[in-house]
Amino acid sequence: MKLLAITTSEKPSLWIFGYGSLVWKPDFKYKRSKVGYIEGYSRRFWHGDNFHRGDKDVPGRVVTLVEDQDACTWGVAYEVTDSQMEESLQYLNVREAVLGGYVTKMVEFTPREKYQGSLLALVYIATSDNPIYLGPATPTEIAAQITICRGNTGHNIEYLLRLAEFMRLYCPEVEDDHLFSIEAAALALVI
Ligand SMILES: N[C@@H](CCC(=O)N[C@@H](CS)C(=O)NCC(=O)O)C(=O)O
Repeated sequence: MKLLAITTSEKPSLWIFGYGSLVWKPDFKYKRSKVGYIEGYSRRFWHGDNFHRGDKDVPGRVVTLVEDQDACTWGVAYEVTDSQMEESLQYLNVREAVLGGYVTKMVEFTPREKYQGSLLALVYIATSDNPIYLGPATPTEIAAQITICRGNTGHNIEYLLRLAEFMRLYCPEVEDDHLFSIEAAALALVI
């Protein structure tokens, strides 16, 4: 069987999609980034965090993705090439998988500039079978938990406010009732 060798001038690269702390703090080197979305998932503050924004006694709440065929989640896709690929994957494996309980999946990412075409991206998702998965709660309950938690990386409320700030700045046209209702409830508790 003849194998068609497809050679391009493009170097091998990998796209990594962030939708939580990765949108405001990737902390790995990348070639370029694009704001856009993935379809079929909602972003929810349903995952526990006993390292970065909480501890073993009082876990914080961070975001994960839950399947929802009618939804889409906005974030940032980062392109890593050459040595950046190994470096970013090694770093994220510790930050996301080992310390965060996330697993990886490939999803289709659509840039805001749709003419650029969609692309496959790696995403870190925490599933409900994860031991520190917390699951659904009301915005008030989630906010109350977030306002009292802090971990090795900082206060849980910083995580919430920076994600809300990213969405306002970079995706002002996007409605995210879950995120902004939790933000409003948390601010009402601390101000
Ligand atoms: N996988 C999501 C969520 C990532 C996330 O928030 N992970 C936590 C690990 S539990 C983290 O990196 N936290 C760092 C921080 O809170 O600054 C993303 O793509 O942004």
